[in-house]
Amino acid sequence: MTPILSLQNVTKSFGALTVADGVSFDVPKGQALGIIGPNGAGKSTLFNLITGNLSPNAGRIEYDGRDVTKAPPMQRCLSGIGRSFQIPQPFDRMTVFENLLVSATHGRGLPERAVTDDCAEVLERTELIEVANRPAGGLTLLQRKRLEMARAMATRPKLLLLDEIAGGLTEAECVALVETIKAIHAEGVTIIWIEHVLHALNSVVERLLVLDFGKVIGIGAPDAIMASKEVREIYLGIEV
Ligand SMILES: Nc1ncnc2c1ncn2[C@@H]1O[C@H](COP(=O)(O)OP(=O)(O)OP(=O)(O)O)[C@@H](O)[C@H]1O
Repeated sequence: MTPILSLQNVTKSFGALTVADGVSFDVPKGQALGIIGPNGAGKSTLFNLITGNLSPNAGRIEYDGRDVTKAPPMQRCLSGIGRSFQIPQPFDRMTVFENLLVSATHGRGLPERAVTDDCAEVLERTELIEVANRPAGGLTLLQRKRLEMARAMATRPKLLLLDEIAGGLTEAECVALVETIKAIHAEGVTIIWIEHVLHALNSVVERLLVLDFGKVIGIGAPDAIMASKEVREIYLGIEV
């Protein structure tokens, strides 16, 4: 089966600093892949390359069987690549619902009336329906994280990229958020999730990819990856 995403020898440098160094991997449709690695390893850069916010210096990116290496971010979003950002930046003065409408209309290229029902449904699925009419600026951290995910879901992604969505949450909040991510995954959405909260990540993903200095140093089943000496050394000081 054609993978939904395929990176082939993708390389990206900022001056002398190479942050993606010949990165190659495939993601089968419907799979959840976790990406781990130390701060500065190039994880968010990888997302920017997949979404088209950055262009690689070399290599090829295929999405849904097509070469998208040079496709602009908007085109990739319209074709089903959705993402959340590490630091949620909703429109604070708009309501939660209005925030979703902005994502849905821009991310799908549709008028408001065509996305209203869908947005309400996304709010249900992300457990934000009760705060739908509140300004986003007044949300708790968990709700802001949920809104970040909901904004990505409002674009109706086939491939959802989550960037450190669990960071800063209490254990109970983290468990609640993981349940929502599991439900999205169970519906068949392919997920790539960058996360430092490993127990949350490993409770969802089928495969883990380890990035270090822009290089893929391991990819495989979470148990096997976490048992690797090299990975444990890289993660020294981080709870495994
Ligand atoms: N636009 C840019 N210009 C120059 N350097 C950049 C740029 N974006 C990222 N970098 C550098 O590239 C490296 C990788 O950054 P990136 O944000 O991808 O790492 P990360 O693995 O996501 O880290 P973290 O876990 O802290 O979020 C860092 O050294 C960063 O300073």
